[in-house]
Order: sequence, then C-alpha cells, then structure tokens
Amino acid sequence: MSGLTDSVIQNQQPINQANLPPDLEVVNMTKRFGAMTALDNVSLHVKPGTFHALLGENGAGKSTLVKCVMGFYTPDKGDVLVDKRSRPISSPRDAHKYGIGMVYQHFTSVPAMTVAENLVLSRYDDRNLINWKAEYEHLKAFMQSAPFQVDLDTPVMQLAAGQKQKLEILKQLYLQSRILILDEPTSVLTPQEADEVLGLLRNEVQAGNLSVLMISHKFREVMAFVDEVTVLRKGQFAGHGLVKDLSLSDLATMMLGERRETQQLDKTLSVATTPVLEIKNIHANKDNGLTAVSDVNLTVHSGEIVGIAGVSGNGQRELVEVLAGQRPATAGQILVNGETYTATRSEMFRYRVFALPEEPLRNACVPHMSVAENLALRTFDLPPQATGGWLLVLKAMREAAKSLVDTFSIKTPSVDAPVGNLSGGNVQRTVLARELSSDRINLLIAANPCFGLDFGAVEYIHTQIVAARNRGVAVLLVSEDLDELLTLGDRIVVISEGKFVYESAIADADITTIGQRMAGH
Ligand SMILES: Nc1ncnc2c1ncn2[C@@H]1O[C@H](COP(=O)(O)OP(=O)(O)OP(=O)(O)O)[C@@H](O)[C@H]1O
Repeated sequence: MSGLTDSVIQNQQPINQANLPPDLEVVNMTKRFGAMTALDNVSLHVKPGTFHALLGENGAGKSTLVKCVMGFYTPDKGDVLVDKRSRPISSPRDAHKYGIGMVYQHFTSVPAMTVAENLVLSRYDDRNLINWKAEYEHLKAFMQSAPFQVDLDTPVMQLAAGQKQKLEILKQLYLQSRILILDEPTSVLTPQEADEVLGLLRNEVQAGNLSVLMISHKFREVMAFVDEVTVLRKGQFAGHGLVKDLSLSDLATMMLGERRETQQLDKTLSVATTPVLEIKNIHANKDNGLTAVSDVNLTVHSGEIVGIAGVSGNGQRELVEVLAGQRPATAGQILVNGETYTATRSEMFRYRVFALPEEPLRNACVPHMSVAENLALRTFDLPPQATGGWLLVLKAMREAAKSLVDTFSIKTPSVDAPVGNLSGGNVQRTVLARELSSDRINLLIAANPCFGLDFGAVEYIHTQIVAARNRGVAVLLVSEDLDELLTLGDRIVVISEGKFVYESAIADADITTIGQRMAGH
C-alpha cells in the first residue's frame, strides 16, 4: 500500500452499529437480451459497512447486474433484497428510496453548469421553485462536512477528471445514498487521485457511513481498499471471498477459469531516426476559449512510442483532438512525413494516421449501427468492400467484420448487433480492431487506450501497440496511467498546464521528477 493510502486509511472514526447502511442482497438473478443470457442465476451479498468489489472479464455481466439493481433493467428472474426484504426497483428513483445510488464510469454532470447547480439538479424531488440563496447555504454546509471538497462555483467543464469523479461521488453523498455502486470509478484518475478517492471512500466505509459495491478491473486497488469480492464469468457466479484470503493469482483464476501465464512484451531494438509526426509550436484552446495547449513541440519517429504523461485536464485531451482533426489549433504547425497536416479525413487516409480516442463509444463509433458497419467506417468506400452492387458490399463488409471479430476476440452475439449493446471493453476492442488491423498504418495516436478494459484485454492491446511499433509505426500514446507509459514507451514527455515540462528516454526517466512535474512543481 502506498504512503498516501496509509495516511488516508488511518483516519478512523468509531462505528455507530445502530446506524449502519442497509444490507443488500441480489438473489438468483437472471437477465436475458434476446437469445443472449447476460446474467445467469447470480447472487451477491453486500454486507452493511463493507467495501465489496465485483470482478470479471469484459462482457462478464457486471454492468448488467448493477443496472438490474438500479432498476435500469428488469431482470427476467431474481430478487433484490434490502434489509432482507424483497424490494421492487424499477428505476434509479426507486433504488434511491432504499438508499442505493450509483456513480457511473462516465461523468453525468452538465458541463456548462456549476458544481452547485449540478448538485441541486441531481435531486429526485419535484420542486419547481428553488430558493437559491437557502439552497446555496445548505450546499456550503454540506460541502464543509463532506469527506472531500469541490469548489461550488466552478463550471463542471473546467474541472479536471479527478474533481469530476469526486463530484459524482459527492452527488450521491448529497442524496444521502448509503450503498454506493461505483462502475470503475478510477478509470479516469491518476494513481494518486485514485488512491485518494478510494481512501476517502474506505474511510466512510470503515466509519460505518457507507457500503460500497465497486466494479473494478484494477487488482492493485482491489487488494489495497476492498474487503470482499464476488467474481462473474460469462454471466455466471464464479467465486466469492475475502480479499485478505485471496492472492492475485486466485483472483485471476476465478475470472478466467484457468491458470494462465502473462504475456511478455517483446520490443525490438530500434533506432528511431525518421520523423513521422512533427508538432511545431502548437497552441489550442479549451471549449471555453481559455488556453489548453501552449507552444508545444514534439517529434515522433518511425518505430518509437512517445508517451505523454499528465494529470487529466492539463491539455492532453485538446492536443489529441487537434491531432485527430476534432479541434482547431490556434497557432503552430503539424507535419506528417514532412508535409503539412491538418487532420482532414482525406489527409488521415493519405498519411495513414490512425486514432484510438478516449470514450470510443462516443468518439469513434455510431452506437446504433452494427458491429460490421462500425468496423467498416474507415473502409466502406474503398475496394474490395466498395466494388460491386450494394448486396455485395454488405456481404464483403460482414465477411471482413467476422474475421476481425475473431482476430480481436470481440464478444458480440453477431456482427449485426448494434455496437452500443456491447460491453465497454468490447466496444474498445471493436475500435481497436478497426484502427489497428490495417497494414497501411504509419502513425498511431492513442489516448488512454485501455480505459475500462479487463487485464486480459489490456495485455492484448499493449501487445498490439508494441507490435505496431516494431513494424515501424510511430506511436503517440497519451495516458493517465504512468505504469502503462513506462512499460510501453521509448520516450516520455510530461504535460502540465498545457506545456511540455519534462522529456526523457524511458531508460533514463526519473519517476520522482516525473511525479513532481505532473503535479506542476
Ligand atoms: N442492452 C443490451 N442489449 C443486448 N446485449 C447486451 C446489452 N447490454 C449488455 N449486453 C450483453 O451482455 C453481456 C454482458 O455485458 P455487460 O456490459 O454486463 O458486461 P461487463 O462485465 O460490464 O463488461 P465490461 O467490463 O466490458 O464493461 C455482453 O455480452 C453484452 O454484449
């Protein structure tokens, strides 16, 4: 456990046994989507005042289970018991009545509104008239007594990811939820932010104020903060236990059903000399017109992975958007293969630039279109798919998709299923399959490519990125996961307040200095 974790956990308060959170049980729950059984007779028990993790590979049924508890889905069979009594829950509003609240993987706050406005908006009461002055005083008092603080007057769009996640948790505390369900709460946080948020939650659990049920893919966090785990595999219950009795390899075996060796990443020795991407004096603004990126310069060569480290909200997202043609640069120049590049679709095709963006379902997919159509988004107007009549095009598209689904192990009922129905990890694999499968790739820009993925998928994606690099692809890897950058990168750059403030070959990188630069020192 880190020093930070220790200090956060030590602050214990006496437990009020009489006022513990409710007992939550899921009993024999089954949920089908058409012919597909997403959840098959699964039971789970979150005891009052415990920190419980729900583990499983991508597509194991974790989100489906918690969505049934929250009333988003109606299970085909099974019960939710709160304090040992079966409760009808058909909406999050019902769940709230029983003290159950959920923090989602993606932020749900309204970006243009302030923290205070978002908190008031999150309430379930139907008051038409809001007495803002009284409300604001109430919010100030709430914030002072909350385990962590976020400035009430800041518009949400100006908050860094860590603060946004804290706001999502604060919303639930404000709503007086006693059982908090968290869907991968730390995916958008740095390790330090994650330790802080989980440590604060752990304090609340130990004080008997909260129970937590957390979906997680991060073994480190499970080992450090969690009391009990329930594991799902392919929609079925695969195991349960106390974390103190389980090793990492026990957890992995429960998840996968078999013992399995970890893969080695074989980076070939390469001397990177041919510049592929040149970023020259680039400036860019945030949505609100304030400076996001200020005078950054960087060259990425063929056969190298350059990692950009930084605390989220320091300009990395805007920089990637400029490189992906989703945001204009306000000054500066980008070259690819020595020629001016403005990231239009035709230039991306001509210069063979591929992008793995953050939040792929929103930024790189059309959710209601099928897996096959989404896989073909880059190539539908090119041969062989674009030759012949429409029926032939569709056939070619489905054939190409089937082969990609196989190669990239995408779990989908068929290539005709809407991509929006896939689990988060499988959406990510779909985008990855589309972007990485081309042998024409020259430059890969990846932003947090392993967000929300199980450890098997993470390993797979890392292997694919390194393989691309070994083939001579230039890779710009933006990640909030420092370990990922140190494992994959050849060089590392730190971005802070929109500027590059540190650069080093990975072999010579000094972790303490990187941490200090990330924190703006
Ligand atoms: N609305 C839906 N319609 C059809 N199938 C669905 C729907 N939601 C989920 N599924 C399927 O149910 C299965 C379980 O998905 P679920 O999202 O619960 O997995 P998960 O364990 O949360 O995965 P991940 O870690 O990738 O988020 C998957 O095969 C998914 O494709």
